Amino acid sequence: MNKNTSQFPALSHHAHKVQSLNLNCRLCDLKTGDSNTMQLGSSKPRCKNQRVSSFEHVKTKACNDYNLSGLKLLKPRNEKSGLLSGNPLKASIFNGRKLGSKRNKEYLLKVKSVLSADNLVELEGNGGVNKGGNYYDAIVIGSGIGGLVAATQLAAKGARVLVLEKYVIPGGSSGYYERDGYTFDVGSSVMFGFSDKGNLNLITQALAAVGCEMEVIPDPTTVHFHLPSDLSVRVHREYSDFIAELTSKFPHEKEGILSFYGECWKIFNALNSLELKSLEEPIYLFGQFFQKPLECLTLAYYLPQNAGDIARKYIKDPQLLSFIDAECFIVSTVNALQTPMINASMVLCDRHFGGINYPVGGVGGIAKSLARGLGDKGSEILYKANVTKVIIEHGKAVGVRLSDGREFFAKTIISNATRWDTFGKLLKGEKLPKEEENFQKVYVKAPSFLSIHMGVKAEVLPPDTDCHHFVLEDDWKRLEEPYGSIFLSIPTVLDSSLAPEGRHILHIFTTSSIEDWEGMPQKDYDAKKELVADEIISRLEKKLFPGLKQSIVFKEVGTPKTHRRYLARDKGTYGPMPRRTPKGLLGMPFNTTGIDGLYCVGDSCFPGQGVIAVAFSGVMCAHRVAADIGLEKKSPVLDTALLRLLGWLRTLA
Ligand SMILES: NC(=O)c1ccc[n+]([C@@H]2O[C@H](COP(=O)([O-])OP(=O)(O)OC[C@H]3O[C@@H](n4cnc5c(N)ncnc54)[C@H](O)[C@@H]3O)[C@@H](O)[C@H]2O)c1
Ligand SMILES: CC(C)=CCC/C(C)=C/C=C/C(C)=C/C=C/C(C)=C/C=C/C=C(C)/C=C/C=C(C)/C=C/C=C(\C)CCC=C(C)C
Repeated sequence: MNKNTSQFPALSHHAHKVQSLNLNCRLCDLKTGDSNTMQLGSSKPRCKNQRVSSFEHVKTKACNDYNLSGLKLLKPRNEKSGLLSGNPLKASIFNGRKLGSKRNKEYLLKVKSVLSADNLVELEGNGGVNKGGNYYDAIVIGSGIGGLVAATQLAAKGARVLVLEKYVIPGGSSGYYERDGYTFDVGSSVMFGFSDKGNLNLITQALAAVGCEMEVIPDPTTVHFHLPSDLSVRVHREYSDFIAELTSKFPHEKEGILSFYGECWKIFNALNSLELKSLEEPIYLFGQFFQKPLECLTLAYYLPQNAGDIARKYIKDPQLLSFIDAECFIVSTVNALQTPMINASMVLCDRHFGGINYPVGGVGGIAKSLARGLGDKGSEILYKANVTKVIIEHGKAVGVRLSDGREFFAKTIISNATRWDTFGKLLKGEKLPKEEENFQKVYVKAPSFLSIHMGVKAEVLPPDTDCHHFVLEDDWKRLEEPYGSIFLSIPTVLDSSLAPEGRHILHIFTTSSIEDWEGMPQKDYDAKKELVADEIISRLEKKLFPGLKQSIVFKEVGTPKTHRRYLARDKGTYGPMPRRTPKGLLGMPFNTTGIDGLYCVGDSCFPGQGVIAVAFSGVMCAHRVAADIGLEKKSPVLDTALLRLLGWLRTLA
């Protein structure tokens, strides 16, 4: 495919150091909001007094042991819907001021400049090449959010880290690209773990660890479901509003709804009470068991369980169970019976606890901030650095080789490539460790996505349009089928600076397998892209936005091949998916591997797919690596015992 017409364009190749990546927050006063008055049985959001009303400005407090100065929540453009009728750009409210005001324009320009291709931290040449020595404490292969969080956490602990990224900007599937005045998120735009409170706001904490902050816009509705039999459910930010809406559709299941989501809160509260570090590090793990025994036992109890089984304990209505399937499908690309209960609880509660917040200027700003923070801590990131081999000496990973022949060495190597890519490509010729064989028995690659990035005339969207939509029109059986369900994000509903005046961005995606797109001449491939995209757009036109086709002013279609090429993910996969019904999270490997000195991070590690999930994987990985290189406490005897125990537990999955 021609790089310049692809969705992941080759950006400016001019090597520039970032001059200033100032995602600074202008803080304002903390305002605690009205608490949730909904009765949740025994399981309510624990930090009731921390709940904030959705659209107030928030000043974050210091959080855990990070010097977290915080996120700032800005007003969406319309408190009810996020969208204004009339002239949306001029009339929009931004941080209590008119969007068109001079100060705001300057501010938005400043934020946008963060995403400018000219500002890339791009090192080339042979800086840092170091044959034979332990120059770096860690080399991280790939700068997805998993890799960047591992790298920045290590750098914050005092390690010297080198990140090697194949592409020209950081972020992987959480990157961005710019076209014709639009700033598109490569992946989807729903950010969990990006709030100002609790212990699970791992993205906020990761940024804070390297001194970065971002301004965010609270999303009033996580997702608007449009489902068979005209079932329409909005997942409101306020938990009580969501429960009221869902029970109004299923009044006979009110008890069941409260019990299922109540059980999710029990798990979320247990998770949110822990300090999150490596579950492979015994001193920390036993310490947590000692300090929070009930919470740890709760989590241990739910570790092998799936959301669908728990939903079936309380809910009988098949349509409501299908709705829970759709809720889980967003999290795991599989139905509720195959979705680990811990993962489901994390997502189904965080959206009401911390809420979904969109970073001003686009999702790409998160990775750019982390990359800059990494540099500020004295570590490095190198772009256009395609790692083709992990160098093993005497059974230990000691370095990496790039496609251009350069070699880099470090005490530890962390791969943010998927486990399939790491062991199938970067360690080709090495015997596949037993643990990886087991992983591949339990997990397969989830399909990839077909994605359509569009610019449309603003008038085509009704005034009350939400930012995120999930569409499955007629038949629940199509939920998990390729092209069955449609995801749609309209981030300009929250941040109009992402598109030219009078335009909105529509990012549409649907599951698709690479096999559908291989082995055909370029002409047929291009024609097929147009055809499939046209069908998806027609469905949205019929279901949501009459006149959509006529309103399109920009369109680019990416296929699983695009994902494979630009994200370096085998078959363009979205992540791992259980081969059969899994035992919750039990079979999911953590960060250590069967090869001494080699660690994995990202979505083929515990707890799986999702930005917040890979951020947690990064935090865990950094802690385990830090212990192994002497930056954190470690007990070799306990290590051996725990790693054996965990290895054995995984064989039960
Ligand atoms: N919530 C959302 O809406 C959303 C949006 C985007 C992404 N995501 C999630 O992000 C997750 C993926 O994050 P991740 O951190 O695991 O990985 P990633 O795929 O996002 O990033 C991996 C990075 O490694 C680089 N890379 C791979 N192989 C390389 C090699 N050999 N040499 C150099 N660089 C190499 C890639 O170019 C890429 O930048 C997915 O599971 C997805 O769920 C979610
Ligand atoms: C070790 C042992 C054995 C035991 C012990 C016990 C314990 C202590 C345990 C613990 C545990 C823990 C801590 C855990 C944790 C976990 C976590 C954090 C998890 C998380 C998760 C998350 C997730 C999964 C997420 C996901 C997300 C996603 C995927 C998202 C997506 C989105 C999208 C796609 C969007 C949509 C859109 C539209 C609709 C448009």
